[in-house]
Amino acid sequence: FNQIQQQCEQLRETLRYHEYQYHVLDNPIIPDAEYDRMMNQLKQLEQNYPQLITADSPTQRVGAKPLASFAQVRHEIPMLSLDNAFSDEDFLAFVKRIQDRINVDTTDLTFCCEPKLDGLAVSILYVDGKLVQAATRGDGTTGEDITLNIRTIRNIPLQLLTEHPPHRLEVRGEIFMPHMGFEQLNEKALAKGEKTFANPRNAAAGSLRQLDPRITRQRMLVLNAYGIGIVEGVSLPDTHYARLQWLKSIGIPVNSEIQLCQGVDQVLSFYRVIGEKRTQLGYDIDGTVLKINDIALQERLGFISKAPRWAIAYKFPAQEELTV
Ligand SMILES: Cc1c[n+]2nc(N)[nH]c2nc1OC(C)C
Repeated sequence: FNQIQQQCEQLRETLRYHEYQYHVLDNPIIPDAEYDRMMNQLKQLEQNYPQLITADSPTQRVGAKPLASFAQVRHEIPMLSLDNAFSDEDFLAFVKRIQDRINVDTTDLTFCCEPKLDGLAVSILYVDGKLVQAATRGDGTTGEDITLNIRTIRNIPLQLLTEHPPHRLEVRGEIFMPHMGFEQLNEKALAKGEKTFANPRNAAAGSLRQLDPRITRQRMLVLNAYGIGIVEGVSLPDTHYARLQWLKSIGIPVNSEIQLCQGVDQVLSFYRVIGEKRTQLGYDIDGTVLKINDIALQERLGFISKAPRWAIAYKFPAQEELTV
């Protein structure tokens, strides 16, 4: 019997490793058919020996039945929104406000520059390395418990890939639907005479707010982490960029366009380059998020009532309506 148990554990570890290679490193090292074969093997073993099933087994991604409603979750650390910039001048004024508060030269400022994904912000809590709860941003203080739906998203690990997981780690990020998943969903909806979604963001929101996880599971949703909320039992790197790299190293997907920029000129060129790449990314972005990289500086700058002084979303002009 415990020979079977070892076989299950071995399969789980192998499947988690290949999920990491495929979803986080974008570098699958076995063909999909091989992955599917192992997954089916594990499903078969767990079906024959249900007492061997563990909550974090790669097979346990779909909730049993629909919920009647969503429970509420109170964010221990508020999920704040971002101040916006709509021009280079707005961004330069943002940097000047920073300089006025901490006398530092603009060329010395390092920014972590990220695409601003057009999806839904979520909070995902891992306790001792296991995914235990996920919530929408909601109003920033209270969100909806969408744990069962989040567990169906393939690039979100049910277990962190580290021998020494933090006691508690809250991953914050954006859930979005790539163009391919959006077109596939609307084609199916049209064929079934159901309503179609106006844009990928609405489709992602509708998919995450499904009470039936079996429906969410059929939607092509992707997480890209952009920050950390609660963290206990581990000492983090002292820059934002290094923290994102750490998240990636323990199995959390992070966007591949993120870059460090030194000084305002490099930041503005990042903004332009991403603006040009926008149509080829395969997913919608509505701008960039430009953050002071040094954590100690972030903490010195703090937050204005609703948004941090140390980060700004520099948005693109609204895209002409997508013709679907
Ligand atoms: C609301 C938000 C949204 N986004 N999106 C990215 N890429 N980073 C990011 N950071 C955010 O907030 C932090 C600056 C706290």
